[in-house]
Amino acid sequence: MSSPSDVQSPPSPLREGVGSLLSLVPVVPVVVLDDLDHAVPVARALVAGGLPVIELTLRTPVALDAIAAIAADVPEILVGAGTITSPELVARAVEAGAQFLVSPGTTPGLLGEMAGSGVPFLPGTATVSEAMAVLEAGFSEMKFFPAEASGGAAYLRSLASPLPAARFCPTGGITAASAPSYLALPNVGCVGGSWLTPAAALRDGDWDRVSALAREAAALGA
Ligand SMILES: O=C(O)C(=O)C[C@H](O)[C@H](O)COP(=O)(O)O
Repeated sequence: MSSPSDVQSPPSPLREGVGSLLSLVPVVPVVVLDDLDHAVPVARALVAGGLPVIELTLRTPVALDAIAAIAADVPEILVGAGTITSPELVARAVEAGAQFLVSPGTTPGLLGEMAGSGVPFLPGTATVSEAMAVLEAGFSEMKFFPAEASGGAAYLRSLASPLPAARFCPTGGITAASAPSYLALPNVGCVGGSWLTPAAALRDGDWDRVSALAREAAALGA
């Protein structure tokens, strides 16, 4: 790794038992990583900006190794795996060190595997029926994806009365500008988004930019 962890940090209090994934931070940074050497610096930049949570999408070849590197070298962050699209990926993500799991959609097999994983998880939903199926299985926290394309904050607001038990982390197309309209909803605990880690900032190693974007996002919860 390019960034040795010569400074020993205390483990994240978040790792001491995550009650609700939706109550940790206002914005969960969703990160698409192409270069393994960026894993630890980007995690540290997010922590420095006040967001000690990171979701690595399992969309790139280095994603599982990146989770392992962050879990080993940045104990003060809670590291999770996104893009869990098949039951097989659950065990692979947890073995790599993922401390939470996020899926874009939900199938019965995937939900069963995530529920048995021993780590918190957010099953993906985009419709009323999908949210009802997740509730029926006994889980009240879920991802709403793709948020903007599926009806945005207006759609989620419409679910609050008929499905008062469901709580969402909307993700997909959300920006710093649109995040507050979601966070104001009674059935939203946090939002997810990749806008905190722009591809150009990762490519250029511009960790100060990542920290600045994280700081701005962390303030949305104030
Ligand atoms: O790959 C995954 O795990 C997904 O399900 C999709 C991601 O959550 C979105 O790509 C993040 O949304 P953006 O902020 O619009 O980039």
